[in-house]
Amino acid sequence: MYSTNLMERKEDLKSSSGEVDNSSKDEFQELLQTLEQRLNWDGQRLIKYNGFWLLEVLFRPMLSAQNNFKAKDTDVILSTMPKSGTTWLKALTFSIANRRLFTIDQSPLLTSSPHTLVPSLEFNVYWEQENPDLSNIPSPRIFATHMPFNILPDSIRESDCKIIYICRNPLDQFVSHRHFLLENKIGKEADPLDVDEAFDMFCQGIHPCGPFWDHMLGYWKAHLENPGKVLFLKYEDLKEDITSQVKKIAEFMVFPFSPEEEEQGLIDHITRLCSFESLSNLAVNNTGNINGLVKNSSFFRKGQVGDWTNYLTPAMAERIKKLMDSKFGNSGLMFKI
Ligand SMILES: Nc1ncnc2c1ncn2[C@@H]1O[C@H](COP(=O)(O)OS(=O)(=O)O)[C@@H](OP(=O)(O)O)[C@H]1O
Repeated sequence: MYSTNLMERKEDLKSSSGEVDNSSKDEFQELLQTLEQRLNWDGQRLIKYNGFWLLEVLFRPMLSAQNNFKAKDTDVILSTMPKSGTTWLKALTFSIANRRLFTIDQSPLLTSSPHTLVPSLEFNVYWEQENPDLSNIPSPRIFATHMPFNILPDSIRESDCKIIYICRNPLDQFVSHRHFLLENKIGKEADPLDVDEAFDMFCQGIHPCGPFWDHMLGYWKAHLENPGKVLFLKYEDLKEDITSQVKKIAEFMVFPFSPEEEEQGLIDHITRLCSFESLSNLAVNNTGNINGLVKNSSFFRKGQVGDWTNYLTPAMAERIKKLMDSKFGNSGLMFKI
């Protein structure tokens, strides 16, 4: 039922020009030629589309999702910028949604990566024709995406499906992302940019799914306009009080914990199972890789708030603070530094 082959499209994930349909491939190549492109810090190509820098490897799948994904009213879409708490949110929402199907000691999370259990929206839709199981995923279907709000498939915005967004202090997100890219050596360049140059690009908004401020503000404004549709979470808040955040997520998913479940300690069991310490110690998460590209262990580095202080200077933090002041303005969105 929770097919592991949803994420196993290995060869084609290495290129955004997989063999699917030649006419759409030509259109895609034509579009690509009209768009601004840059190399990311590590040498991966970024494409600028609708104001956002998208990784080339994700760009065609994102367009395919935009065109083909048909959201159901019962779907839950997890949306994030990379390195903002995606893996954690996948584990939590999967556990919340399926808590009546499995006991904690039978949880599929013990033997499957959260990234297998909650697949990427863009890659699934891209491969829908090869993946007839997509419609068989039990309700609520949970998908994850890194897409900015303004390029989500229309059916996500127009249906009654729910969106859960999580973001993170940009300094920690930058540090986490940089480690991930270096660890997996995904880019084509032998020598990735040094931290100062990479940070400078980050502050110009040139990074995967950047600018970070526009990615966050898109979901923040959507949340303010329709809080029943878009839940807006911060990684730091989950770290501070995971129990209340898990309750909030369950209520938002219209699957609140009953008093009996609370009495049985189910929330605690779920938060413990999904904690960094628990997940990172499981064999499925500390060995092997996804698609031959990304080490499973690289999704679990430190899981701490404020790790940026070990890598970035106070002057760098000040630059981000000024950037947030000017970009977030009086929107109500802010991160403590
Ligand atoms: N369960 C749990 N609890 C708390 N923190 C966790 C958890 N799982 C992963 N992490 C930390 O999240 C960072 C990875 O971010 P993402 O999961 O968004 O990465 S990805 O976008 O899916 O590639 C990365 O952060 P850093 O440690 O700061 O690099 C992970 O360690």
